[in-house]
Amino acid sequence: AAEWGYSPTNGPDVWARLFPQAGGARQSPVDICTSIASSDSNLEMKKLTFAYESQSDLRILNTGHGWKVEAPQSGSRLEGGPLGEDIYQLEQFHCHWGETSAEGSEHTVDGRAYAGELHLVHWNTTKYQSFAEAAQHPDGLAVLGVFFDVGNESNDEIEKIVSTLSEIKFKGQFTDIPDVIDPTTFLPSGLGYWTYLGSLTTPPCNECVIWIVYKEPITVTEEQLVQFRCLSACSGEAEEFIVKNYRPPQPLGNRALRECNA
Ligand SMILES: NS(=O)(=O)c1c(F)cccc1F
Ligand SMILES: [Zn+2]
Repeated sequence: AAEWGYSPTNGPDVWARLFPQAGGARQSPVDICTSIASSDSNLEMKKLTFAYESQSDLRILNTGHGWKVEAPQSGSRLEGGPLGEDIYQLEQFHCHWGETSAEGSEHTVDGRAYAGELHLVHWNTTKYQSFAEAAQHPDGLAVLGVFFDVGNESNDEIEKIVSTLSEIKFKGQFTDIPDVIDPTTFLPSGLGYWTYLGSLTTPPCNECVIWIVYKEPITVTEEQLVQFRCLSACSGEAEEFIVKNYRPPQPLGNRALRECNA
């Protein structure tokens, strides 16, 4: 079967042919139109709380669509905010980027794209027994999105990822990150966010994600993004660099977009 990707022949515009859910009514990402975001008081009451462990020797792999750090953290908890009474557990984190830093994020804010976007993927351990099962339900996953701005300070936590990329140049390769990674350090200092009901942004685009997108970006350097773009989408000698792996915004339709200024 033709492998999905981000080129004109296998990219977001044709995903729905192979993955019907990609044409659904609660797809992600979306353009966050700040003027229609409603500040929902009961989000303020139920503060979004997270607790992560620091872990070393996390496995990072080249998925062919980017890098992914497997971080199954039974000790982690994400709860509150839009997540009702359920507890969500960190499963993995990964990132999306573009050919230049003028693009790269999946969500956009009033039409503005950021240079990239980090996704911390969690699943509902209160209701479901596995990540795979959770991904089949409308409240199965919670993904924290963090925008990347390009600046002069390199991001030390992202540098721990960048320093392993030469070992996973090709699709299918993986290695352990020797450094201790604390996912909390990926989060911005300002904890205001937007939230809405959406989907995975890659095939099969399951409509199972409660999205929480932080308003404040974190800073990475151009050099760090350049390193992301050196990953190869192929497993062999042929070099096809992963220079872009973001899905463009999808229609919000009649979904509520709520905001919380934590
Ligand atoms: N991009 S995303 O965060 O929606 C996402 C997931 F949550 C899970 C798997 C793949 C994937 F791409
Ligand atoms: Zn993602």
